Amino acid sequence: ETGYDLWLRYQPLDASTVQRVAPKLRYVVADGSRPTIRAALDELDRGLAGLIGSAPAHASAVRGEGGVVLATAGSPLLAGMKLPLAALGREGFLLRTTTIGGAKVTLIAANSDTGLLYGSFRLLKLLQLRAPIDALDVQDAPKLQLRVLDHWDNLDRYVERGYAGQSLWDWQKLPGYKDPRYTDYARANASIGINAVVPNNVNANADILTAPYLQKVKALAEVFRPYGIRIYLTARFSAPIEIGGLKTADPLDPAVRAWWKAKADEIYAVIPDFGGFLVKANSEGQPGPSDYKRSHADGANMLADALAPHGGVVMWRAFVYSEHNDADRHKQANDEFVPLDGKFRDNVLLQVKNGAIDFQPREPFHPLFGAMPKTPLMLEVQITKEYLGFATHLAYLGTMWEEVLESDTFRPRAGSTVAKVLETPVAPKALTGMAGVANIGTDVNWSGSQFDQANWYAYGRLAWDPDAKAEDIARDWARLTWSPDPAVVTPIVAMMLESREAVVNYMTPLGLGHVMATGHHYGPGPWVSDLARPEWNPTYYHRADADGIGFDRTPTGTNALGQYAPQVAKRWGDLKTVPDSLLLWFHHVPWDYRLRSGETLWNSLIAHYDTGIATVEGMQRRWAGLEGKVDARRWAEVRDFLAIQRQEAQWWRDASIAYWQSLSKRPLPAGHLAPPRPLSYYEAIRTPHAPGNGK
Ligand SMILES: CO[C@H]1[C@H](O)[C@@H](O)[C@H](O)O[C@@H]1C(=O)O
Repeated sequence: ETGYDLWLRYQPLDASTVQRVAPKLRYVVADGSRPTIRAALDELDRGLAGLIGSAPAHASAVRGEGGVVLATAGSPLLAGMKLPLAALGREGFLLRTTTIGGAKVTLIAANSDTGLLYGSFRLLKLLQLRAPIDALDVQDAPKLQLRVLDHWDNLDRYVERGYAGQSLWDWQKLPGYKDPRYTDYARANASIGINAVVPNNVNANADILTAPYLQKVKALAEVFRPYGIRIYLTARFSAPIEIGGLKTADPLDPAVRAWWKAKADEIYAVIPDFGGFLVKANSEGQPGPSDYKRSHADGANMLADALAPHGGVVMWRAFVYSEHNDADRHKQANDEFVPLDGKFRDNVLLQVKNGAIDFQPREPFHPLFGAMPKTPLMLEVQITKEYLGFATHLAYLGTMWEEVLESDTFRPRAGSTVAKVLETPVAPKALTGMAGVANIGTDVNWSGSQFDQANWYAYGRLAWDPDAKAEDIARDWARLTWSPDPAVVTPIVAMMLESREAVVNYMTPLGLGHVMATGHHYGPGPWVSDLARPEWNPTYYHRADADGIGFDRTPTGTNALGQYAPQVAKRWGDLKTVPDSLLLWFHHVPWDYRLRSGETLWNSLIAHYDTGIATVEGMQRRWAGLEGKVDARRWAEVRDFLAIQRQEAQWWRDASIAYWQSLSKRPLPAGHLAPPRPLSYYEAIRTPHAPGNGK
């Protein structure tokens, strides 16, 4: 077992389960001449062969008991049946035990072939979970329209912030060779409802938009299409100059506008169902409309106008910050975008990270959510763990994303959680969506570690249903991926649920953020770095000195809090009500400040680091108890990674404490055993074994 099959392992069911389900899965009625239905049939064949030991027969009509029937609205197979298909939308499905032509069958019905594919994956999942299938009545539909996986893959196959090998996309062999792995990738995505893929980096290379590359992209689109997945590309804003020979990329220049229109026409001639563009502009050195003193709306709308005749969309990222702005970096996105609310074309979505800084182990939700009622906002989360220990540290992100999705923006009213903001279209036909930055590469296990597969899985599940529960998702994943045995599932789910808080505790307790070493962001580095830009220095974020620690974002400081709804600003702005977990994010307090528990900040800080390590040790113990209960190869890999994590949690604690202590001059609380090595040691070693994945 290498983990290649992800959660689609289709391991043989036990004999009594096979006896129970096999008679209901003898044959499939479906029109296999349609590519997406063909994909569904292939999956049912593969899945049932694995689960019950034999692939079903293929039939064109119901012929007695034991059929699985795939039918879209209007099919004669559904004649006379009253089905609530209208409520399912384009991609939803219904999975129901019913009678057709006098025979009891399992019906999968939908308004589109993609819905049938999703329903087929659901049936296979229920079988994998050993759920009863004799009285099925499932109805499901995604709550968001665009469920996107963003790859930060460069064309030379280097993956920015990727910890799972090289990019999957072998541009050199495309379009001639379509690696079968692309199909497995599409299957995995479809099984969790992902319907959009951006294969290339937001730090973009304009070459992807040239004719030879479009042929390669077309080849990928052909693999993805049957799986209900559309391809999008990042658009480098300066492409008209770089590959178009123009002198400017000014979005209001007629020649530039004509160039993008022609480019869009060219793309659609090659890829008729092309999805559109994703753009990072005027951020971290990327070109953009501000280069020409134009607004983000001017830039986004120009591209939107080029795509609109073809039905394409623009996903314009709100992750902007520049060295020319002295404001708190926390405030920059709202400062730039809120005034533009209502100024974007209908086919533009604004893609907003979960927090205002950058994918930290814990951040408060981004203040843009709820602040732009006329603009479709997508949530962007980072599946790859740039700031949470790359692929070696076990951190299940489902709980982190759930925390953000459940946050109440109070806009327009109490109960308007981030999930609700995402799910509620800003106008009747407005777009909705979510994006995740992929953690996938050429590693045999796809994600660099067994447990990071869970983050890909959880992302898909939450993009389908932002109100889903992280614990339910973890349980499903553990059962599908490891074993249905509760003696395995219970400890694995427990590990997953405690894992993210462990990382917060040993890296960024009490609302600290961005104290990772600069560049690669792997290990600790709260001290001054050599990077020129202030906001690339961890000291910018923690503001620790002899007197205290934390970033004052209240009205006495930068008042970033003023960008939230008054209810949120009040709660987080008041030391009496701000949760400890966000204390130092919003407040600068003295080292001897008393938390509500009565403990001093200093002592509590130390305790959080210790708790983080203790949790990792607990995870090691739980894992040790699973030896022999899961396959040996994957078990050993996880054991070794946990050992690395344990060691590095201590490294984080000791380096952090050494640095804070050099400022606070406070003694370690009684009972804290190992005193850290001196700060100079940690500064000198930096990050000894982090891959070179900096800027
Ligand atoms: C793609 O660039 C990334 C950059 O590597 C990363 O450190 C930061 O998280 O965010 C940037 C972004 O989201 O654009």
